[in-house]
Amino acid sequence: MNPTVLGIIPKPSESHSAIVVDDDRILVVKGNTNFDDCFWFLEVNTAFVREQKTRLGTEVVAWSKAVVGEAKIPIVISGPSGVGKGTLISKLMEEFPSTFGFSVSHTTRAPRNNEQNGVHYHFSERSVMEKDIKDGKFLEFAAVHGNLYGTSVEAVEVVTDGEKRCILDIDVQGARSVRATSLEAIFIFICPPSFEVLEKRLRARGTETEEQIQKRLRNAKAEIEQGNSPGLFDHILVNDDLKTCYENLKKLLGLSNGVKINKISVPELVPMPLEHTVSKIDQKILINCNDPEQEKSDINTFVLDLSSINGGAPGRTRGLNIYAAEPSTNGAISSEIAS
Ligand SMILES: Nc1ncnc2c1ncn2[C@@H]1O[C@H](COP(=O)(O)OP(=O)(O)OP(=O)(O)O)[C@@H](O)[C@H]1O
Ligand SMILES: Nc1nc2c(ncn2[C@@H]2O[C@H](COP(=O)(O)O)[C@@H](O)[C@H]2O)c(=O)[nH]1
Repeated sequence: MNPTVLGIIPKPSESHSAIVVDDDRILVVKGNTNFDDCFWFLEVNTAFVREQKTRLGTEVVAWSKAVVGEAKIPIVISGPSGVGKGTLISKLMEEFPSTFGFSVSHTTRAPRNNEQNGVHYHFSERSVMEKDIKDGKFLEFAAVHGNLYGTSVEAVEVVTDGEKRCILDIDVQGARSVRATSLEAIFIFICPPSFEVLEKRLRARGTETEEQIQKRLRNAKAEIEQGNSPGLFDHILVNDDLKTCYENLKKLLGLSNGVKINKISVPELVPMPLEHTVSKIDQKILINCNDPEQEKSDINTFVLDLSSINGGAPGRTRGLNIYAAEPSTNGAISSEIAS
């Protein structure tokens, strides 16, 4: 029986090599491909794969792209409709454009006048979204105010790939689901100063019909109750005066003194040659490049250090370390690699 294949499938390459890393995963190295897309894991027995086998009742394998470096911890912002989550997030993104990136959710609700597909949301057909959920492409999803909303794994990963800190604007059910995943995040609940103020803001925004406003206000009561219950959120902020709330948000994110998180650049590397061989010493994979072009340079062997990898399907495998191995005078690879 063919297994169900989950995760983002790598684009085909002209050549590839593969090596069994351990009982859980196989490393696939794509030839003639840039380093940022050439290392992939096919997971065959990780916790995620075992969980999905039980869920689907079939054999399962899952792809996970391997990337260099660690992810910055995402921020989950929740709160009732109209409390000002979007307003606060826009201010953060405007003041710190190179620090934060927004997780663009999928939704089945219709776009508002000022909303662009792919920017504010990925506006989706329900049947398409339901299929993607079934295929394990979503980190979380929930039925909110009569529509389906969800955060795809990819929405978070593309922000993190860009070395930015991902911000998720999701409802309380979504926050609870993310808490239950392996994704480490900071959870912030935005509370209105009163129910009356919330209603006023929602009406003043003018984006919903009266019926929709009533539905959102009914749901807000339960959300405020759950948001204030212990254990789910790390921080609760009251959004009364916008300026004060924004300053408090920056303070808890360690940004109040204008301190910005610096981008860490990933070293530029040459593409993986078409022809190469892979071998394994403990948690280190040696990649020997048989490319004549490559041989002209001093660097002919790369070491892929897997000792700090983390994450994995349905998202990226992070914490990969790549460096060049210097050959000794007799052509052997330094014994340091084996240590
Ligand atoms: N502190 C504040 N004082 C007064 N008005 C505010 C404040 N914060 C936000 N607003 C206004 O309230 C309205 C709702 O804000 P916003 O759209 O950011 O809410 P939201 O929590 O993102 O809502 P939703 O969950 O429905 O997307 C907007 O018109 C916004 O300008
Ligand atoms: N669980 C999730 N909730 C989400 C997501 N994206 C947005 N939301 C929440 O939906 C409501 C309504 O949003 P609106 O844009 O229609 O006003 C709001 O509370 C958002 O936080 C998601 O991906 N997952």
